Amino acid sequence: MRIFGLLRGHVAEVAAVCALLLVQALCELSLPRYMSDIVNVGVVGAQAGNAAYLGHMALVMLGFCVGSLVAATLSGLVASRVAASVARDLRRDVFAKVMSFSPAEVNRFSQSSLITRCTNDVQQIQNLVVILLRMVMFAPVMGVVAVVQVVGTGGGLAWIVGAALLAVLGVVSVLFSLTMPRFRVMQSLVDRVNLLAREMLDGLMTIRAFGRQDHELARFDAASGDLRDAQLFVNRAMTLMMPLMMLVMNVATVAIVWFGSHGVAAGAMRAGDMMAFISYAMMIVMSFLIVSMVAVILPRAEVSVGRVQEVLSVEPAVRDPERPVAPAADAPRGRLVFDHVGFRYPDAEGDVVSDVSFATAPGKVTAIVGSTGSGKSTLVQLAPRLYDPTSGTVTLDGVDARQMSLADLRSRVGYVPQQGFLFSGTIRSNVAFGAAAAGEKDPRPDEGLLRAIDVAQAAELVAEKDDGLDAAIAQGGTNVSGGQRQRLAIARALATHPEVLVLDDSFSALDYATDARLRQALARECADIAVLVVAQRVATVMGADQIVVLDEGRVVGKGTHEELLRTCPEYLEIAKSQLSAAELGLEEGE
Ligand SMILES: Nc1ncnc2c1ncn2[C@@H]1O[C@H](COP(=O)(O)OP(=O)(O)OP(=O)(O)O)[C@@H](O)[C@H]1O
Repeated sequence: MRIFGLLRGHVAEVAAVCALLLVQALCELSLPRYMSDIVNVGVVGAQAGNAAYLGHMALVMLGFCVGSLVAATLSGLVASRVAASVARDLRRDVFAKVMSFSPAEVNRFSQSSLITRCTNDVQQIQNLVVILLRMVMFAPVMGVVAVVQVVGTGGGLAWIVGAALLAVLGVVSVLFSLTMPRFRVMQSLVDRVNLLAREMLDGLMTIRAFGRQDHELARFDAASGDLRDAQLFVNRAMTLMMPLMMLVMNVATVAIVWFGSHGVAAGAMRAGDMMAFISYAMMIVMSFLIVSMVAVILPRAEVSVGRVQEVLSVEPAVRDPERPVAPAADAPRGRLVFDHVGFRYPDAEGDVVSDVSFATAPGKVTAIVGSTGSGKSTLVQLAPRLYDPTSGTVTLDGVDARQMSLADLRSRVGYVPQQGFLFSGTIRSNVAFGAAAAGEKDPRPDEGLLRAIDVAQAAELVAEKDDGLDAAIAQGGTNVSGGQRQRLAIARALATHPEVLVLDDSFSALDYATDARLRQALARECADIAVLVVAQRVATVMGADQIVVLDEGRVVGKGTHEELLRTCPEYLEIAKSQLSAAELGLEEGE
């Protein structure tokens, strides 16, 4: 069972729990024997009414009770510690793994399922580790010793214990055959509730804007209701368990007293032995119950272990090479070359990008334009290796990107995604985010950050905040505008001093004037950086040194704005749809 594998790093603690449980079991198993002696000797035997004898026996029994209590408490503490450490390690491993996933791998599980696996499933495993350590080890010890005692004092009553065990087995089998199928679906129902909750929180504004609250609430209610039904069914079935078990035990006790009293009357058994027999019989039934319950619960936790291990066993498609290669010290910097690059999303039917070739150069701006869905974002995501090309190569400064260590590559390529994302914290923590990862040790760190913010045209935003760089940013950057978010995301990339700055439609929320100022500042301040910019607006790319026109993933034109207006009908069409003939410098009707 995979769950035992999780305990591999905790051998010493597990051994300590076993030793403590053994002490607890032996203490508890001694009590019925003393009880029997008290009845046989101190109540009806030679020492009847002897206070000294009874006091001595009571003290001994108290000693065993305290011993059992201490051992049980300590074993509980150690078991909980082990379970909590196992859970923490699993959460860390899952999280670290997910950090290495490409978007395709995240989508394979869905974000909400990854969250459930990292939290709820790990919690299930933690609970089970405690049960496993405390019950599973305790029950067999108690059961075996009790059986030995029962056989010793039996007097022909052992068959009652056998019958009680069969009854326990019957109850456990029926209850679990009813509930197991529900256990299995329960985790996927938790996934679904999380998925809907996440989707609704993300789309709250859209839901409100379209007045779809009732519809969404009904959808959530349905998923939540399915989970409630599954949980209720399981819990109802489980609440039957204890009363049924008590019934089995009480019937067994009555049967022992009934048949045992005949033995006592006939002188074949002493009253105290019968009492001890009842206690041992109950211990056997209890330990059998625990073992059979755990045997059935274990597969349930295995479902959670399986779900967690499914994440851990994914081999990310984009990973560090075994022997990373760094560009030569004298190699040209900022030369990102796409050489006959093709890309197909996993499980997609066709290529999104095919046979694309172009190169960037330091101090030059390369722009990618094309109609929506033509593959522009996909193409530039290949630069920082968010995906790897399925054909052709992407090289940076003469080295295949796949040969470079991811940290090195990503410190050289500053990538600003379409949706500039900000983390909860401050403007400073957000802008310094990438620089900190690159191990930047600027003696005057604020100056570097302020310069990046200035180039990104976000200086005004910092100036108008009372706290300046320390102004708070809410989770997801929801307390700044879309355009401010984009500018801070650009500043974050600039603060790492990249060789190549990839801007994926990062000007889309900026007004024309800010867009123009930002482009001028980039050209002025970043003379050694190669800029690769995806843009929808022709006005944004008109001044680029090279424009690559994409149509359905293929390059249909390459050149400057003027060249493309003459040679590339697709570019001309896009340009005409956005700018007047006069703005394009074309004759009317051209
Ligand atoms: N994760 C994905 N899995 C499968 N297909 C995808 C994925 N992401 C994008 N696509 C598909 O790839 C194609 C290109 O998408 P991409 O986002 O690169 O286009 P784009 O030119 O940047 O579009 P836009 O200008 O609208 O942002 C689209 O047809 C899209 O449906």
